[in-house]
Amino acid sequence: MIRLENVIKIYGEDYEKKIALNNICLEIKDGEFVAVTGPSGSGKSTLLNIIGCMDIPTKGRYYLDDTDITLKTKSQIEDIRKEKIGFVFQHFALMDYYTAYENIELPLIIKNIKRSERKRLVNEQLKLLGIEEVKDHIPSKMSGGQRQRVAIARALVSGCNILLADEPTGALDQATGREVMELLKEINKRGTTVIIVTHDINIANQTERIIEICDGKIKR
Ligand SMILES: Nc1ncnc2c1ncn2[C@@H]1O[C@H](COP(=O)(O)OP(=O)(O)OP(=O)(O)O)[C@@H](O)[C@H]1O
Repeated sequence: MIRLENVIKIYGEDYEKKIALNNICLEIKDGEFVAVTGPSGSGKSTLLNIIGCMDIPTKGRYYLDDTDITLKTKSQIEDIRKEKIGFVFQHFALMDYYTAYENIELPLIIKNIKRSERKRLVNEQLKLLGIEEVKDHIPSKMSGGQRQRVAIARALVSGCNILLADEPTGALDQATGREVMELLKEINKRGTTVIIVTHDINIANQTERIIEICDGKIKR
């Protein structure tokens, strides 16, 4: 469960001060599929970064599964993030010279998982996401949809229960974007909480709940 209580995020100081989030109160239950929408600069990415433990509020509380993240040290927050949260980005953020298999394996190497277990987990993701045939390809030899699938597999391989995706269909054509949304729906049905940021109302409408932000405040 994700709970934000009166979260304020301010960037910069004095006359350069920018209030990116202005008193956000929000609850997202386990297993929800949510879209965060709003105009450019409204605070969507800032909100996603706080939910994803990439950043902390300037004021207010953020509870993740009843843990008050705002009371934790940087390294404790990093551990929580690695355990619970997976990220997917608009431009995939894959390693150019690594194969699909190696890209997906990377978070497991960082976590010191032994080779045989890594193999099992990576193969499981390759199968679940339907990308076994590109496992030995580098990203430049894959389609956009395949790259995004690899990125999703990499985000999920460590067993996170929250998937955060910043404009996951933004770099894809409409048909491939639809496929990726179907995939995210499937992942959500398997029990993962999925939160996406999108400008595209057609994409947002495919989720269960839309959170609209404007000027750092929740509109609905
Ligand atoms: N690191 C930063 N330093 C200073 N200001 C920032 C920083 N990051 C974001 N901002 C400002 O905070 C506000 C919210 O930014 P944010 O990136 O969260 O919006 P967004 O809704 O995700 O925008 P977009 O849709 O264009 O990505 C904007 O005014 C932005 O300029």
